[in-house]
Amino acid sequence: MNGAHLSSAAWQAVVQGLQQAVWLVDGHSFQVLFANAAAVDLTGRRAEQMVGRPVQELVASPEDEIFWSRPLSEIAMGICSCTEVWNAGRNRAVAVERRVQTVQVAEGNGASQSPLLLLTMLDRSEQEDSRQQHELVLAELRATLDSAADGLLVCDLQGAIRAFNQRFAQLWSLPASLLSRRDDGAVFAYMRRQLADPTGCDERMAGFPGGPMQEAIDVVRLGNGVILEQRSVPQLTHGRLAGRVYSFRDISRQAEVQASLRLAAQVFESSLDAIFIADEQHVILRVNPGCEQLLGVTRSPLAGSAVTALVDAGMDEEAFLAQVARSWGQEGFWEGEVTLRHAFAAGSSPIHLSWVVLRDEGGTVVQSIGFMRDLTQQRAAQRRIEELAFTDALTGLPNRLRLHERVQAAIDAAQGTDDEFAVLFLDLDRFKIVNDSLGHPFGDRVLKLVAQRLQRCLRQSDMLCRLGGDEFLVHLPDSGVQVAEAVARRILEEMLQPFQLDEMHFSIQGSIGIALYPQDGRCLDDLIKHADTAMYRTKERGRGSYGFYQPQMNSNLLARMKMEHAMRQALGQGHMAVHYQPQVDLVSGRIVGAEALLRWSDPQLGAVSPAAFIPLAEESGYIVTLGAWVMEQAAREAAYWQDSETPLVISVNVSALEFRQPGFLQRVAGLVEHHGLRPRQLELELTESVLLQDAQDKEQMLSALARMGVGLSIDDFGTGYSSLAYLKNLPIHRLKVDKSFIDGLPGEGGEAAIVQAIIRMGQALGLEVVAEGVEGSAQREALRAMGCLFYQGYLCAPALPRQQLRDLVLQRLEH
Ligand SMILES: Nc1nc2c(ncn2[C@@H]2O[C@@H]3COP(=O)(O)O[C@H]4[C@@H](O)[C@H](n5cnc6c(=O)[nH]c(N)nc65)O[C@@H]4COP(=O)(O)O[C@H]3[C@H]2O)c(=O)[nH]1
Repeated sequence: MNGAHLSSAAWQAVVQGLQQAVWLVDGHSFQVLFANAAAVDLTGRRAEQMVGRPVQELVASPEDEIFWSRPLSEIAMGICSCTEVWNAGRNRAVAVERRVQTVQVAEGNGASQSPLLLLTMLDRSEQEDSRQQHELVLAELRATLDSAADGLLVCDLQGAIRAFNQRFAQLWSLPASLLSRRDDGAVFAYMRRQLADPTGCDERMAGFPGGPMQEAIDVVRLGNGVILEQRSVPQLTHGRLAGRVYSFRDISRQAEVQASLRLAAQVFESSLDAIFIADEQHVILRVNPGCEQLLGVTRSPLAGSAVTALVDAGMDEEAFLAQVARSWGQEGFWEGEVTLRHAFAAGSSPIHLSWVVLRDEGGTVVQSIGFMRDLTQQRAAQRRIEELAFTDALTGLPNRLRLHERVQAAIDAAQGTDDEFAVLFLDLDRFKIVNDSLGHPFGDRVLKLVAQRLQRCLRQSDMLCRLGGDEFLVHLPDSGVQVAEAVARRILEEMLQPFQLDEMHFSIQGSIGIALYPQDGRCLDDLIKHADTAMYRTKERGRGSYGFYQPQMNSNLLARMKMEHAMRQALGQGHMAVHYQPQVDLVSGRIVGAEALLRWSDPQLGAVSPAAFIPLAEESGYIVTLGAWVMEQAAREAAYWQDSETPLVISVNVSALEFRQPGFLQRVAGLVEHHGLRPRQLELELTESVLLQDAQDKEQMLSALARMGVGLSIDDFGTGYSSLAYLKNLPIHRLKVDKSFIDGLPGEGGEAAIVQAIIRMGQALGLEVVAEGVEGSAQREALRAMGCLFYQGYLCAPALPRQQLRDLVLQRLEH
């Protein structure tokens, strides 16, 4: 059926039945000519309220106002546009889709009066509402994502980024430039650069171990120190895999906490301190292995016992806990010394307990931790340190400090009584030579032996102490002159017994000075000083004896000091000279050599004997200077004699200390060269103590001297410890028999036998023998009869100034 044939009523019915709102509007006046039922519904106005009214009354927004003010040609373009229409019934604007078209309506005369506009509106409010709803949901979702604590990254199945939230950008520090443009490659490259260890990161990001439907967890460390936990889960849309969601959580703090918890656990388990953890009732919950070790039990019986069942603070339990609570309140911990209860310790071991309280946020005690340290060893070490402070490290004897304590106590106790006591000062004779020639380690061993021996001479109540070096001090409580004297004698007798160290037998003597309390001093320092003075005095009189302090002794000590001072000045002031004592050939009676002997003539002291000042020079080390000077003079004298008719050999004494000087060999060689000497014209006289020096060094020195060609002789032979076998291996030319043996000649005594033995031994070893200190012709004849070839002594001449020696030699030649 053709629509053109429908009646107007039928058309009206059709238009009225349309769901779309329809208005017919006059194209000139814009008055509404017709509104259908749907238009009535849409606007909430009756048709009569609209018909005859300007269509602009339907307008709900300024844009619509503008729309209807445009030219008709623009309005009626038939464009579909979205706008709103006001619904008076519902009192709200309703979203609509609007279209305006011109329609040509053929009137009865067939000509149109004015253009008609067909305005149609389709209610879109439902769609609009749902769109707005949708947008709202999306915005909420976005906000939710952005406010999530985790960083989220959504990728599709190909790995392309679909979305990420702000937290993600923040965690990875994505720069603004990457947020504003879509460049997945740049984002992933940037993320890669943030990693502390980028190796394998691509696989970790892309790979889904166990398949794409699996969840994966990984820990990612960034270069800035942040640690992220990365989880990735499959993203399903309508049940189908659409991509993957990565979430990143900052676990730096958590990792830190975990690390410190692990550390704490490790400390707890491995700490050497014994640690317990107790609850708020002081009942033990846990103990560490250190605690088990300290208490000697395993954990099980300890857990559940009270702390006070473990330790004893030396006070009533309640009082102790009250004190602990007070301390916790003020400082958060209690510390002090406790002992372990008997159940846990054999003795009462001292323990240092440091007990720390743990409170909750409200300040209530929840637990406590106790740290216990065994003080037994520390106490022992303390005792040991105190002991060492009072002990001589070498000999283990009490030292001066301990002696001081003891003597002070004796002095305090003696106040107002007649109590007396004695102090003995013992100094070993010539110990310096032992040290110089055999070395300090040997000397130390000798001192230990001496200490043991001295100790044997004393009572339990006496105290022997070492002051240092070779000086010992004895305190004899309740002793006067007799006891002191008896002890001194006993010591000296005991010291006469030979000592043995390694293979060596030797004797060491000592000199003892005695001071008595109270007459010789009322404090230890005075007593020591005076005993020391007495000892020096004794030494001067002859070694190996003892003597009591006498007040005038102090002046003697002063005299010694004066002498040492004068000796050091004498060389520079020209008060020293070298004299020469002739050595005579027993067969021909000719002078064949001379011994250089030092002479000191002091303007104040007069002629000082070498026997007095040489030991002083040896003790002070000044002998090195003196000896060098004498050797220089002797070398010059030897040079003089070597070109004369009677080329005398000049011998010179060398002390142990001189011999040990570095450069000694070079000095001798230098002198020989400087004076153009035939080396054999110079002879070095060494005492047996020089030969006792450190074996290897000494033998090398002697060989070097022998190779150089200078003569070597042993002085004072017989007084020392040299053995025959020992001499055989040394490059020695001469032995000088000590005067003490020659004094016994002629005669039948032991001395004569010794001299004879020495002469025979010398002959057997191919050594020349020189007898020293020959004063009489009977001695000379006895020596001649024994086969001795040379002598030296007052019988020929004492040591003479060089000119006198020259005169004497000349004189002898002439006869
Ligand atoms: N009663 C008596 N004595 C005699 C007789 N013949 C020689 N004498 C003395 O005996 C000592 C021999 O010297 P010594 O054994 O090397 O003993 C020397 C020597 O060990 C040391 N001495 C002297 N000058 C030096 C020196 O320049 N350097 C070194 N290192 N020591 C020296 O001093 C010690 C003593 O020297 P002096 O007093 O000069 O004493 C000398 C000498 O004057 C005699 O017939 N009867």
